[in-house]
Amino acid sequence: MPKNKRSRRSEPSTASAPYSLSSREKSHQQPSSDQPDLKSAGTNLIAPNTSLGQHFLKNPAVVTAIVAKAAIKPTDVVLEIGPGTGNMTVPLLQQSKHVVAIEYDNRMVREVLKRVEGTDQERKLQIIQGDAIKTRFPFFDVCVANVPYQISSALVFKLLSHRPMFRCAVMMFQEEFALRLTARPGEALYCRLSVNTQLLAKVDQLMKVGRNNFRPPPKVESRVVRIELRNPPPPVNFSEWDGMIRLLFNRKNKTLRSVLLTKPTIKMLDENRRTQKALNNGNNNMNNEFSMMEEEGVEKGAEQIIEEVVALEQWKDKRASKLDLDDFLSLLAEFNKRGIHFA
Ligand SMILES: C[S@@+](CC[C@H](N)C(=O)[O-])C[C@H]1O[C@@H](n2cnc3c(N)ncnc32)[C@H](O)[C@@H]1O
Repeated sequence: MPKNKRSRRSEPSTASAPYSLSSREKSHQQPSSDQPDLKSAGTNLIAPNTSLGQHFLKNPAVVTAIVAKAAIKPTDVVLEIGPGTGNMTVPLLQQSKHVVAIEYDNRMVREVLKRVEGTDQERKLQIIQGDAIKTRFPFFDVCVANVPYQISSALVFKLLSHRPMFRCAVMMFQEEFALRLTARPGEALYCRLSVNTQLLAKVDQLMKVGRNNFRPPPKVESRVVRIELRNPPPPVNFSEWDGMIRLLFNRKNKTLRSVLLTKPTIKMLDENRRTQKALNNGNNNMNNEFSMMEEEGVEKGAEQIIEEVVALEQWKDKRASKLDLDDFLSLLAEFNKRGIHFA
C-alpha cells in the first residue's frame, strides 16, 4: 500500500465521487455460496481515501482464507483493526462470540453498521471510532487486521506489549514489512523490527496476496502473517533491550566496536551509568554491582568497558546484521554485568 504519511485529520473525509467498478472488478466480486458476499459492502459508493490506506479486499476467497487462518472459536472475542466496509467483519461475526472493530473513518463505521443492521450479527458487534494506535485495546482472543501499511510497525509493537496475552493475530502487511518480521541473521531485510518481534513472538508467513485482490489496487504486494506471543515472555527488560538493539541496528553492517565507540554513545552510556548508580545509592543497596566495584576500586568508564567487551573472543569483529537473538541476549548480559545499561 502507499507509503504516504499517516493522515490525522480532525474531520474524517466524506465521499467526493462515486467509485464505480470496472466489469473485470465486478466479475471478481461474484461470491460463491460459501464465501462472503462482498457486493453488499457498498464500497462502490464510497470513494476510498488512500491516505488512510483504504484498499478494500474485493476477493471473497482471500477474505475466507484469512478468516480460516485465524481459526476462530465460537467463544472467541475478536479484535478487528480497520474493518473498512466490513468485508471481513461479517464472516468474523459469524464465527465468533463478539467482534470489537476499531475504525478511524466514520464513513466506514456507518457502512459496517448498515451492513449488519437488522441481522443476527448486529448485537455481537461493537465499533470504536478512532485511531487504533491511540485506542486502548479491549480484551480479545484473536486479532484480525488488514491495516493501512503506514501504521504496521506501531501496531505490531502495540500488540507485542498487549496484556493479557491473546491467542494469535492474523494480519495483512505490505510484503517487505511481513518479510522483515521473519528475516534471519545475514538476510538483507534483517533489522530491529525482526529482532524485537522474534524476541517477543513467533511469526509465521501464511500467504501472499497480490495487488489485484484489492480495490483500488495498492502499489505493492501483500502477505498475511500469524503472530503468537511467546508465553512466558523472555526475562529481559524490553526498554533496555530495545535501547541496545536500536543502537546496533543504526549501522548494522559495522562492527560492534565501531558502532558503540562513538562519542555520543559513550556519553549516553556514562550518563545511564551515573543515573543507575544514583538510583542504587538512593536505594542504599550495598549488594549492588556498583558498590561491589567501588569496594574493589575497579570503577571504569563506559569507553573502557565497551573496549573490554568487544575485545572478547565471541564479539571481536562481529556485526549486528549477523547476530541472532541468543547472541544479543548474551551481549546485553555481558554489558549489564559490568554496570552498562542501555536505558
Ligand atoms: C486496508 S483497509 C481494509 C478494510 C477492510 N478490512 C478490508 O479488508 O477490506 C484499512 C482500513 O483501516 C482504516 N484505518 C486507517 N487508519 C486507521 C487507524 N489509525 N486506526 C483504525 N483504522 C484505520 C481505514 O479507514 C480502512 O477502513
